[in-house]
Amino acid sequence: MSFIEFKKVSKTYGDQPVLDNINLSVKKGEFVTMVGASGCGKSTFLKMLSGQESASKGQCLLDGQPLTDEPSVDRGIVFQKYSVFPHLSVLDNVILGLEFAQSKLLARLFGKARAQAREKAMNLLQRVGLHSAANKYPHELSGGMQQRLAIAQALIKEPKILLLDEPFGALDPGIRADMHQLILDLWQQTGTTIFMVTHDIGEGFYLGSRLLVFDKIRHDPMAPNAWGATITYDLKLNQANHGQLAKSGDSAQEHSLYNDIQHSVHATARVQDEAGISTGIGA
Ligand SMILES: Nc1ncnc2c1ncn2[C@@H]1O[C@H](COP(=O)(O)OP(=O)(O)OP(=O)(O)O)[C@@H](O)[C@H]1O
Repeated sequence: MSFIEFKKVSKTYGDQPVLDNINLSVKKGEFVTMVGASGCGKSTFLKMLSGQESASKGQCLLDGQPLTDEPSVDRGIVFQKYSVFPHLSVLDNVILGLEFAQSKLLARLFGKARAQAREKAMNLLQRVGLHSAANKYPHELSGGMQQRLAIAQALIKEPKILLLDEPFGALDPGIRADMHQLILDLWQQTGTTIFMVTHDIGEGFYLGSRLLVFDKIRHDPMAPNAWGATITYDLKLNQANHGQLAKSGDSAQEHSLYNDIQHSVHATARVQDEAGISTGIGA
C-alpha cells in the first residue's frame, strides 16, 4: 500500500480551478521536490497534505485513510519566512514543538516531561548546529539559523511527513548550500518523507529523490485562471551524486529534462505575466 496517495484530486477556490486531476502515489522515505510557475497550486497541494485545505474532488489518503483536517503531529511544516516565536528562546521554541504535540490543552510540559523535552531539544539543536545558540532569541539569529531553528521545531515531533514551503528561498547562496547538506543529512538519518516546494529547478533536481512539476497544460489568454494545473512531470532522480550535482542535473538525461522543465515552466510564467498574474521562477 502507498504511504500517501492522491486519487483524481482537484481543488477549486470558489469558481477558480487551481489543481486538476492530481494522481500520485508516494512511498515512505521519499524526498519529493516540487516546482512550477507561481500560482500553479504548489502551496495549495502542500496545504492539502497538511490538512489545512481539503480536496474539492477526489481522495487524499495517508496510510490508506483520508487525510484529516486536524492539526497532527504526523506532519511538520516549515515555511519560507521564519515560523518561529520571537518572544521565546531558541531552546524554548524547539521545546514548544513538543509541548504542542504532547500537552494539547495547556501547551506546557512540567517536571520530568519537561526535563526530557529539554534534553531531546538540545540533541536536536546539536544536530542542526544551533546548540551554542540555545539561549538566544530569534532576532539574534541569522536567516539561515532561523530556518535551522524552524526545521528543529518541526522535527522534534518526529513527524512522518515534513512539509517544506520554499524553506531556503530567502537565504544567501552560501547559506543555502549549508542548508542543503543539513536537510539531506537529516533526511538520511530520520527516513522522514519530505515534500518540498522550491522556485529553483536546480535545487529540486539536487535535493529530491523525486521531482514533480506542476504546470498548466491548457491556457486561455483571455481567462488566465480558467484552467488548473496538474503534474506534468513525475521524475525519479538519481541519488548517487548528491553533493556533486550542479543545476544541470547529474546525467545527460537529467540535463535534457532540466531544460525541458525550465522551458515549459517559463512558458507558463510568461503567459501568466502577459495576463497580469505575477509569477516568479528561478532558473
Ligand atoms: N485561500 C485561498 N482562497 C482563494 N484563492 C486562493 C487561496 N489560496 C490560494 N489561492 C489561489 O490559488 C492559486 C494557487 O495558489 P498557490 O499559492 O497554491 O500557488 P503556488 O504555486 O504555491 O504559488 P507561489 O509559487 O507563488 O507560492 C493562486 O491563484 C492563488 O491566488
